[in-house]
Amino acid sequence: MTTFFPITRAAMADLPTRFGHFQIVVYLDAEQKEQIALTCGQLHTPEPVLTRLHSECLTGDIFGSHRCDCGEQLAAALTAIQQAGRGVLLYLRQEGRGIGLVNKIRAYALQQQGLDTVDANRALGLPDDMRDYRVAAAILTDLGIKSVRLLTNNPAKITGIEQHGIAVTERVPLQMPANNYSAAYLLAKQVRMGHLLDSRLL
Ligand SMILES: Nc1nc2c(ncn2[C@@H]2O[C@H](COP(=O)(O)OP(=O)(O)OP(=O)(O)O)[C@@H](O)[C@H]2O)c(=O)[nH]1
Ligand SMILES: [Zn+2]
Repeated sequence: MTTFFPITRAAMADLPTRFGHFQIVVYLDAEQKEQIALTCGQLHTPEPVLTRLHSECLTGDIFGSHRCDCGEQLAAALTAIQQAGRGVLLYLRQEGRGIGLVNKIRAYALQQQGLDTVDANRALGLPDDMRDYRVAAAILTDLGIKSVRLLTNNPAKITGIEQHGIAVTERVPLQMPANNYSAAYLLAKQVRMGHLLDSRLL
């Protein structure tokens, strides 16, 4: 059963991009946050849909930060969806694993002093990860999607979306090679948060 979570489909248009042609659908959630779906191809047919749940990361997605893999994952996911000719990317407003930009940058400052990504959140009195995937499940349901092939390395995303009624038929890995700035962060995600990362790329 899909959990009921109120969303409103607010606007929709074609969106040609450097990755290819998408449709953009903007939803408003219960807090009036703008949640975004980029869709490609026919989604109502029964085959599982190639899907990316992308958590907002201003620093990685917009500024090309090397501290994390988000910007590269965003580009790789949009490319994979275009190559498949059918899929969806949800751009979820969950900056900083849900703690917001101010707290994420405070956590970065603590990481500069040697804490890892988990301990930095805890030092700020915050949970390791504040995200839930109710809004994602509600949007997928609105788009007619019941089952997905999920582009992720994060097992919590799989259980998170399944809890709210969306079947995950396959995990499609989305791992970017580490760089000098992101290596410790990615290792902490593997060791402390259980992310399914191939150690050869760390
Ligand atoms: N609190 C906190 N959030 C971070 C940090 N680095 C990146 N983020 C946020 O983490 C989110 C990305 O989550 P990740 O855990 O890196 O990856 P994921 O999206 O859960 O998993 P994948 O699907 O495998 O990419 C984005 O919202 C980023 O803004 C950090 O050091 N601290
Ligand atoms: Zn990031």
